[in-house]
Amino acid sequence: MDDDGSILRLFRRCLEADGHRVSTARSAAEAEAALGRNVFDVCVLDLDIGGDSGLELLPRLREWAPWMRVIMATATDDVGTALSAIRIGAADYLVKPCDPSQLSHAVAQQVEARRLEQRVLALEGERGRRNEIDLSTSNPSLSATLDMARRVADTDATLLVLGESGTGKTVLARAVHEMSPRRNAAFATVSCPSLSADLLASELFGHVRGAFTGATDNRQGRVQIAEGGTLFLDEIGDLPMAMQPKLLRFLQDREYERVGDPNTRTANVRVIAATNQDLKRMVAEGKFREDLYYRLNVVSLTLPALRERREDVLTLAEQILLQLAVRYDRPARRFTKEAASLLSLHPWPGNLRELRNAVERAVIICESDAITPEHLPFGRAAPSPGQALRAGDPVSLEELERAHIEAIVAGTTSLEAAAKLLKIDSSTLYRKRKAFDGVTVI
Ligand SMILES: Nc1ncnc2c1ncn2[C@@H]1O[C@H](COP(=O)(O)OP(=O)(O)OP(=O)(O)O)[C@@H](O)[C@H]1O
Repeated sequence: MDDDGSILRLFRRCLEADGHRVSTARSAAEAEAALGRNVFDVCVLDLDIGGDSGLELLPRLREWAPWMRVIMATATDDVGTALSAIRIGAADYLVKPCDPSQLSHAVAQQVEARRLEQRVLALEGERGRRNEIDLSTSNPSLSATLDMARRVADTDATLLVLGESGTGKTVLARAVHEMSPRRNAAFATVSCPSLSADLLASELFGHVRGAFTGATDNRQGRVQIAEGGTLFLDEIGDLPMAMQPKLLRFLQDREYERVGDPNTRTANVRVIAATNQDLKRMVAEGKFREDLYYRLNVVSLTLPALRERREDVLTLAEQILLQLAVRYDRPARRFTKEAASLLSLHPWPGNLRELRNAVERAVIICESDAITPEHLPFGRAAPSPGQALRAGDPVSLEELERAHIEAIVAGTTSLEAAAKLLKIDSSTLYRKRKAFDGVTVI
């Protein structure tokens, strides 16, 4: 942003030569219009833009695009002004005239800082993600699914991951992202059941200040956080009907508007959706748009229930045991024959989540190197599954809550039904369950 056309041309040439996409503005009004049209990572802002003062404009820029890093350009080496700019939110300053290498360097630094910020956001969301999760399997059908996942990972094809709750849909979606050329950008999750249609639109696409009560600032949506990366739409079967046309348009054209902002934006994201519901049936029942279903279902990856891949149960249990024993610094290193046989026979209605929880509990309570049936929730000395944990048992409130929630989820057909029964909203239920997995959903 500068009112001097020759400076704008010079800066543009220099930055484009470095591979950046550049827009220029000669006034505050032009800047505001440009910010409405595009998402910018960095702004080089002149101290004096015609009638507008760069210093006065800076707080407004911070409001319009809080994520944007602003480099103040000053004509004099005036430390006081530079300090004022930094105090009100500039990330750096340049003294003009500057040579192209100084400009290149300053912008590259801010682009890198922005990339790191995005990465931190992504990693926060992935905290608890088990890097060490091994996707190998001896099950032929899962093996074929994983082969397909590897083949499509480096394309931008929309993926639909299907499978019962706890079969590892989120883990597979992240693995596809990690195998894709988008791995250095964010993997952003949107949990579809967690919000009303209105709030979901803001969560996905962002909003501008004043768009609705409580919208006190401009907020970037998950689509923007995922720019260059992957957008994961979890529990897509719970996407409110009112949101379905908006998502359809986004999938078709990668175009969207922030809530309260008439400007259309485009995004470069790969979309992966997941559900444990029968979308085809939902289409037949009129609960899910058919056109959206076909848009999402470009490639579908179906994960089998754990009971359908019994050949993997022991290997998985042993891997989880070793990881968690190290993490908790506990002595358990193996399962006795009896415990192994119990693990192999258990029906695992909660799939990998239940397996992980069972092994985690065993690792924590086992005092020796071998886990025996007594350490397993469905072992001899433990209460039978029908009784499970009861109020008054000598366990923590958290353990009781977790057991109760998982039992209710196992006995209901959808998360929504479980949430209704538990008298909490679906978003709380969704976040609690992900927190049990050690995953913080951003
Ligand atoms: N291959 C694996 N090895 C070990 N643990 C796994 C594996 N895959 C998934 N898990 C664990 O199982 C739990 C459930 O995984 P995930 O959240 O991916 O399932 P999901 O199908 O997305 O569940 P939901 O439908 O309830 O959201 C997590 O704790 C995850 O770490």
